[in-house]
Amino acid sequence: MIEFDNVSKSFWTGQQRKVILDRASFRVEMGRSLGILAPNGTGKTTIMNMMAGLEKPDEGEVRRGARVSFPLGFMGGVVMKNTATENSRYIARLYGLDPDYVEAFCRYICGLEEYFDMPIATYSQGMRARFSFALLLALEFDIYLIDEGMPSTTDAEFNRKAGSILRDRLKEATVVIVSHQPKTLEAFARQAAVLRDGRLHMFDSLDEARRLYEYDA
Ligand SMILES: Nc1ncnc2c1ncn2[C@@H]1O[C@H](COP(=O)(O)OP(=O)(O)OP(=O)(O)O)[C@@H](O)[C@H]1O
Repeated sequence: MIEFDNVSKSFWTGQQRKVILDRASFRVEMGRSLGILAPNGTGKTTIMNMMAGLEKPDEGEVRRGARVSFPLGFMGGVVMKNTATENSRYIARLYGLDPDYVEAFCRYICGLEEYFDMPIATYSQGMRARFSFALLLALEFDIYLIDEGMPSTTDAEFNRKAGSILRDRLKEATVVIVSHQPKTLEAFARQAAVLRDGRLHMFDSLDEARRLYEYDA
């Protein structure tokens, strides 16, 4: 599970205080995938980063009782001057996994051909998204954090391969997915929430959350 206990987070922009969460408490239970609806710019990425432990709350506590992934698309753990081969093998070791397996898995999923042995810095945005997604799938997590659905790659072959592995994985894992569009959450959410005025309003179904979200809009 992931538990937010009285969590507050805000940013000072130089002119105003931008409140993301104001003493928010909620839990993500194992087996109950959560979809969070929030308009753009209201704090979806910040909440994901706090779930992953990449950002700290100003006050309160975030507790994790499971293996929580980094947010899908996060590139912070990747060294840009190194190749995908080097990065995948290094990250495999950090997670205590077989480097040969993680490298072979990523190589197959990414379809980057000779670029797999070139520095990540030479990749396009789409190629980076493919590599980051492949890494996420190569590692084993109990809870997967997904920002705005599947990464936007135009590579149909990649989407087919990665999508089918992700769907299989998600049958067993729990997902937290954030989006400004209710439709993106449909395939995953067993419960849903709306981020509004620094609070996360939890609902048992996406339909209920959608009603509040669309009423607000
Ligand atoms: N380090 C920071 N310093 C100041 N303001 C920040 C910082 N990080 C985020 N913000 C602001 O906090 C708000 C929420 O940011 P966040 O990226 O979490 O939103 P989001 O809902 O994921 O946005 P989007 O949907 O556009 O990606 C934005 O107004 C953003 O400018």
